[in-house]
Amino acid sequence: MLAVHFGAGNIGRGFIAEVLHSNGYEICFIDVSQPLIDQLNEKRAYSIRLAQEEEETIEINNVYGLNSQTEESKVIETIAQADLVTVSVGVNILPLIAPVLAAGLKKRLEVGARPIDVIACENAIGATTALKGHIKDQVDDATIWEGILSNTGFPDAAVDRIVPNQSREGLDVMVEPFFEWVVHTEGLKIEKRLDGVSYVDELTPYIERKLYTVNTGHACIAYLGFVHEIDSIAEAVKNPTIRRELEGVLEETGRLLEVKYHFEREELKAYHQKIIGRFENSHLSDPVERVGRNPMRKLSANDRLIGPLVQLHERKINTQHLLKVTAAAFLFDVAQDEESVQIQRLIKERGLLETIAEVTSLSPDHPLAEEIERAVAELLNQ
Ligand SMILES: NC(=O)c1ccc[n+]([C@@H]2O[C@H](COP(=O)([O-])OP(=O)(O)OC[C@H]3O[C@@H](n4cnc5c(N)ncnc54)[C@H](O)[C@@H]3O)[C@@H](O)[C@H]2O)c1
Ligand SMILES: O=P(O)(O)OC[C@@H](O)[C@@H](O)[C@H](O)[C@H](O)CO
Repeated sequence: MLAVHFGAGNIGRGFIAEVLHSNGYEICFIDVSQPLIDQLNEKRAYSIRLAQEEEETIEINNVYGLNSQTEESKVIETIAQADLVTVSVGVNILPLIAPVLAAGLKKRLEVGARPIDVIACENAIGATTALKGHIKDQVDDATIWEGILSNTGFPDAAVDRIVPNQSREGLDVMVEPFFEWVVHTEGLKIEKRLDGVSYVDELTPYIERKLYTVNTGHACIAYLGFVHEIDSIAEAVKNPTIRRELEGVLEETGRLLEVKYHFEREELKAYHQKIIGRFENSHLSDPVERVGRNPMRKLSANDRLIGPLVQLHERKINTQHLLKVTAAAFLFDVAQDEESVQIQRLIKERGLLETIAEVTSLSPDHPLAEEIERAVAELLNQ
C-alpha cells in the first residue's frame, strides 16, 4: 500500500508517517525542500524519538521523497497509483498544492484507479473541505469534477501531537509521546480504517475542543511568553502570571465548549490538566516563536483566538483572559516571522484599531475590537 503525504515537516515526519508506517504503508513524501527530499531518498528511513524520561525510538522505513516543484509529473503519477493521500503543509499552503493534486486525481479517473481519500491534517476547522474547494477551482470541466468526487473522499480531520521544529540536519524527529488523530467518517470513500486513528460521525466538537483548548492554550503561553521575554513553552508555563492566564483562558473556552457541545465540566477539567502536563514536558524544547508563528493566521476570524472570543461575546460570557492573549498576539514581533512583521508595519502605518479590524475581520466599531485595543494598551503599560 502506498500513501502520498504532502509536507515532510514536523507533523508529517513526526506524526502522520508514524501512523501510516505502523499500518503498513510505504510513504512518498511530497515537499518543496530539496535537501529534505535528497535525505529521504538517500536514507529511506529515519527515527522518531519520544520526549519522555525513558528513551523510546520508533524506526520509520520504506519512505522516499519527491519535489512537487521540480518533479511534478512524477508526483501526478504517484498520486494516480496511491491508496491514500494525507497533507500537513499549513493551511496557507493548501491552495498551492491544489493544482498538482487536481492533476493527480484527474489522472486516477483516466486510469480507472480505485477510490481514494484525501485527508488534510492541519490546525484548522474544515481544512480538508477547504482543500477540496481549492482542488475544485483547478478543474474546469464539470463532468471531470463529478468523476473526481465520485472517486475521492475528502474527510475533515483533527490532529494533535506537539512536534517542535527539529535541528536543521537529519531526518530524525523528537515528538511528545501523546497523539490523537480524529477523522470524520462522512466523506470517506475507502473502507480501510487506520489503527491509531479514531473515526467519528461528528467532528466539529472534537476539532473545536482541540483548537480552542490545546491551541488557544498554547497561543496563550507563546504570546505572553514572548511579552515576558521567555524563550520556551516549558519555561513560560512555569511563570505564575502566565500560568494564571492559561488557566483563565482554558476556563473561558471551556465554558464555550460546555454550552455549545455539552461537554461535561469534569471531563473538560481533566482534559485541561492533561494538556497543561503536555505543555510542561521538559524533554521537549519548543520555542515560543514556533508556537506563536503566523499571528495573522492565528488572529483570523475562525481560528483559536477570535473564534472563541466572538462566540463567548455573543453568549455574554466573560472573556478577559482571551482578550489579554489576543492583545499579546498583536505584540508578537519576530524578525523571521513575516506575518508578525506585517502586523507591526500595519500598526505603524494605520494605527492599532484599524490593524485589529483588518487582521481579525471585526468591524472597527465592534466592542471586541475596542476591548482588544484597550488590552494592548494595558499590556504595554505593565
Ligand atoms: N508541529 C505541530 O506540533 C503540529 C501539530 C498538529 C498540527 N500541526 C499542523 O500541521 C501543519 C504542518 O505543521 P508543521 O509543524 O509540520 O510545519 P512544518 O513547517 O514543519 O512542515 C510543513 C512542510 O510543508 C512543506 N511545504 C511547504 N510548501 C509546500 C508545498 N507547496 N508542497 C509541499 N510541501 C510544502 C515545508 O517545506 C515543510 O517541510 C500545520 O497546519 C500545523 O498547524 C502541527
Ligand atoms: O501549528 P500552529 O502554528 O497552528 O500552532 C502552533 C502549535 O500550537 C501547534 O503546532 C501545536 O503544537 C499542535 O497543534 C499540537 O497538536
